Amino acid sequence: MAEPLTLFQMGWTDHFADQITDRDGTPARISSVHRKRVAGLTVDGPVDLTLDPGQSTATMAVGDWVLCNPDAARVLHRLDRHTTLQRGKEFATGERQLIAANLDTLFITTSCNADFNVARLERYLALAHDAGIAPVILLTKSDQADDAAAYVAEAQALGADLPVVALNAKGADVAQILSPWCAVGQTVAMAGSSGVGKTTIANALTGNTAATQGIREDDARGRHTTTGRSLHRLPQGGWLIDTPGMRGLGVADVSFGIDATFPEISSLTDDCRFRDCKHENEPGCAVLAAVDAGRVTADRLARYRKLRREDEIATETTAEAHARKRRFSKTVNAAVKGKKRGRR
Ligand SMILES: Nc1nc2c(ncn2[C@@H]2O[C@H](COP(=O)(O)OP(=O)(O)OP(=O)(O)O)[C@@H](O)[C@H]2O)c(=O)[nH]1
Ligand SMILES: [Zn+2]
Repeated sequence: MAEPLTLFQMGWTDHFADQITDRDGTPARISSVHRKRVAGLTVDGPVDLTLDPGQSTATMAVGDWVLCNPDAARVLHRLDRHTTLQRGKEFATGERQLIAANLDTLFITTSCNADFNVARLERYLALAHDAGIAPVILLTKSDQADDAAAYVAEAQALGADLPVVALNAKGADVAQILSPWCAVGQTVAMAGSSGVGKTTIANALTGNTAATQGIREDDARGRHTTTGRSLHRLPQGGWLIDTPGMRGLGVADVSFGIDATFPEISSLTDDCRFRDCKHENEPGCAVLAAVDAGRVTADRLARYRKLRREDEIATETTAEAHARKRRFSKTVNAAVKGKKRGRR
């Protein structure tokens, strides 16, 4: 068995310590989530845990911290998250789906080729900002590009403080290049389209090829499962969360993150004449004035509007889905009551 880890090495911080002052239980970090149970890591080693009857494992995410009773193999309490990464929404229920918990860094991955798409990067940035996770842009396949610097410049334009890294994912120096974000106790995850090199980088970081093989096998059948480990210890001391849910993240309810991604626009909207200004053709629009003055680019404004619209539609649908559910249960309740009354 691997050597025991301290809580600090597992990513424990004051944020979690402050929550356990008057609670019993052994801290465990969730390493995988299954249909009926979760697996976790404690200072004494791995544990398999079940939840209280009636509690769904869907409320748990890889990376979560819980207090558990290892002897009873039971989760007692989930600690408040430092960050939460969620998928936009489930079509059927309108609910947001948990992807991962307590991430410090999101490696937003694209390539120095046709995959590079500023609007997609902004969408991932909005998600990361909304969740409070620090984004880092990884530009792979720099070895195959004529002018990798041009891609770096375009990505860097998305934020002065935004780390942008161009690299060859197959190079020997990947772990070294990404080490600033993979130090002891740090938790990272990767997002990006298919084929951009996420698996290649994950293998370089974990130092083996087994880490992602479970997912690879499922890929062959075009299906992903949540079985297998999803929290990988990195040789440098950090953790990589690798869940199938990382693909295809939609935006919903992330208006804060969108504003954070487009600061040069969101900082102006309070000055628009109309509170609900869409910055399209309204009189007294401060954003359009800034475009005219050359302080905001028309492209950025167009993408900001598109993302806002997408977010609003998805957010509305979430609320509507809840309303629909409420109406549905009212109808059912009324029907049940009606029946009971009929029986009397
Ligand atoms: N030359 C070069 N090839 C790369 C680079 N990054 C990825 N590749 C290659 O591109 C292909 C796809 O890489 P993967 O790591 O499987 O991409 P992925 O993002 O995990 O793709 P999915 O699993 O479909 O999401 C593989 O053949 C890699 O060897 C790079 O930086 N340089
Ligand atoms: Zn406006």
